[in-house]
Amino acid sequence: MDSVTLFFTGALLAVGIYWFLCVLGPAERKGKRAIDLSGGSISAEKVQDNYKQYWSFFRRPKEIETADKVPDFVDTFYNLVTDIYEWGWGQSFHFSPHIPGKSHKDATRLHEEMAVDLIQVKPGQKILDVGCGVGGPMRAIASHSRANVVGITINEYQVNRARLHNKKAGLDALCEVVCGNFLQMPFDDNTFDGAYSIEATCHAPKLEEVYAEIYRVLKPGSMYVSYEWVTTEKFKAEDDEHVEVIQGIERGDALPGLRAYVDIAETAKRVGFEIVKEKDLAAPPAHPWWNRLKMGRLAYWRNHVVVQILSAVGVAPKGTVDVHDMLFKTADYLTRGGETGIFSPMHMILCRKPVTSTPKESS
Ligand SMILES: C=C(CC[C@@H](C)[C@H]1CC[C@H]2C3=CC[C@H]4[C@H](C)[C@@H](O)CC[C@]4(C)[C@H]3CC[C@]12C)C(C)C
Ligand SMILES: C[S@@+](CC[C@H](N)C(=O)[O-])C[C@H]1O[C@@H](n2cnc3c(N)ncnc32)[C@H](O)[C@@H]1O
Repeated sequence: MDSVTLFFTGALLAVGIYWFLCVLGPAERKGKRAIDLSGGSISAEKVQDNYKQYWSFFRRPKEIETADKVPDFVDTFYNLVTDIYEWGWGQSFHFSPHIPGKSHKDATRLHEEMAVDLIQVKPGQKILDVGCGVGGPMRAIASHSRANVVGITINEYQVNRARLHNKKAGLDALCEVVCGNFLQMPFDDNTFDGAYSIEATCHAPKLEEVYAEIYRVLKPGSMYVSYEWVTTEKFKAEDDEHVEVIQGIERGDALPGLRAYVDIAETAKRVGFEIVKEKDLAAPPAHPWWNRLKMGRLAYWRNHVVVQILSAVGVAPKGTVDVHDMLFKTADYLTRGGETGIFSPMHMILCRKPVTSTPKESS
């Protein structure tokens, strides 16, 4: 090859790599930059070990069922995935039904605003975001309702990210973030005028425990809405493919065990709530929530190459490739869960704490 051909081949290759890594952009343009991917509060050299530790929980399923170990296991998971989620998805860590003609961003915001509209809060009232992530929903809800939102998350890294985003958005006067366990919240009884949880209580080892805590901190007469992850009536425990998909979702999303949709209202009633409304927001005529995951496949494959390069040159911590690979596979299980209709991430339940009554005895 003469030097001119060599020069042009090299230049073409360089432009190709630049286009692939930089111009094509992340799956979600507003996310974090790839070069900033970290292991959350875990130091770079410990990311790989923590990933192995995370997987080892699934080799000992009994431990996942041990309630007191679950918050630590969930905390490790969010140290590993938070940056990748922000980079490739955005600041709201949940799904929403596809809305024809609307962007993912708008569909996400509308799904969040629906939650606060359902609990009917007034400007200036104080509401609780149970499992707030880095605060995407909290900011949308505070802007829409002008209520004061207090978010709680088990993951300290997320607390710092959420506070940073709140400040940047000029919403830090309305949004507060607390690091803590939603199974034992650091709030007095009867504190909040409303509460919501978006795809977060699925991490609780026993749903009853988190619902009882939410019930305790709500003022009598106020409302709570939750978007729950559930198996639907289409799930058949004797179908091997169904079981494979559900276990794939549990492993890739730090879940101690997915619940059946029928258990949600039963649990809410058991802790003392009145059920105002219950609806699977994923059911037709809603458009598929998993469209976004499916459409992103090419970008995720590209992300995988980016992560491999960054990890090889020491910019991203070792172990990031494993975590990304796990998420890549999880996206496929989630899509299959949606397509078969055996899984919903948005089984909505709207409850009220009665004006006069005491919590029911837990069984
Ligand atoms: C409610 C929960 C999280 C739900 C979703 C926000 C996340 C579930 C699976 C995640 C992702 C899968 C594939 C990733 C992709 C390979 C990567 O390149 C970019 C990020 C992903 C798209 C990532 C983004 C967040 C999810 C969609 C659970 C945990 C209860
Ligand atoms: C999938 S994220 C959803 C975050 C947020 N609701 C959103 O939609 O962007 C689940 C959240 O629940 C939080 N979480 C899980 N278990 C928790 C626990 N025991 N106590 C407090 N937060 C918890 C996680 O830290 C994370 O912030």
